Amino acid sequence: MEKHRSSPAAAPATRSPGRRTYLMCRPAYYAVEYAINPWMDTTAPVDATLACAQWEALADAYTALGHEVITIEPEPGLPDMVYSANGAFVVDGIAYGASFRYPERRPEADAHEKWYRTSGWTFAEPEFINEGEGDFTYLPGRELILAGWGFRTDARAHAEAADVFGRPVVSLRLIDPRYYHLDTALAPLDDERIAYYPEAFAPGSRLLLERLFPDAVIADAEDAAGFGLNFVSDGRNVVLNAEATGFAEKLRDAGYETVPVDLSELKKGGGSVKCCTAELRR
Ligand SMILES: NC(=[NH2+])NCCC[C@H](N)C(=O)O
Repeated sequence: MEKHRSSPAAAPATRSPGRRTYLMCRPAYYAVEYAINPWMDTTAPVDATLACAQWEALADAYTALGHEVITIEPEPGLPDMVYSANGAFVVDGIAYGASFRYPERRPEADAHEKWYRTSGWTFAEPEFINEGEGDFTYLPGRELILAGWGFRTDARAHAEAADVFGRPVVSLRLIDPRYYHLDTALAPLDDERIAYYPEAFAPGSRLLLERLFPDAVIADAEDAAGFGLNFVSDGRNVVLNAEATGFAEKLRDAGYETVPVDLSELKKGGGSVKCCTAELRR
């Protein structure tokens, strides 16, 4: 195990676990008013007060780890805006804007665009449908962008992202509707290493992941269903859905610290830790 971990001594200053900056959106108007993924059930009750308390605990977990949490103002009528990861994908100080698949979420893109533009980020307007960090992630140690398609993001947005960032983009096809965004099935553990749930990917994409990441932490069906893959790692500490206890153990065996957070109410919208967190990379 030890040989796979990035050695802090050999790491350049920008490497993990440095201080991260996360953009979050308070679930002030959170509800399950429509169903655009298999987790959403409009007939099941949602405890809005509890959702806010759970969200606060997530923000507190980040600050306790020394990270910076910035918030974007929630907007009435946008119940999914709490999933701030979907608003853009940010690398090298450039925010590549989102363009949502479903009309219910489209106005969120404008809210995020306004926020990024007024907060000093270079904003790249998208031509193709893409759901921001929901379907994109970045591994600084490999200088690779990983991108998902199959349910939400248009594969043409992967080429668009390569053009925006000047970085290689690895396209991965998602095949299980429960894992409709890349960040529900795969996440970076540190600058080089990832964890993922192989069954969420098409055979060619699985092969690709095996070739690129032979040292990955592999999740099983239970880990994925507990939203274990929807985690945020700073390279050492992995903040993850409390339900994913078995997966947390795998991560600890692989040498990471785990910080469980209960996000049961936000799971009803089909999201957890990562969905509620956009990483702003300067
Ligand atoms: N980054 C994420 N996976 N976000 C979850 C988004 C959940 C939202 N209800 C949707 O289906 O669009």
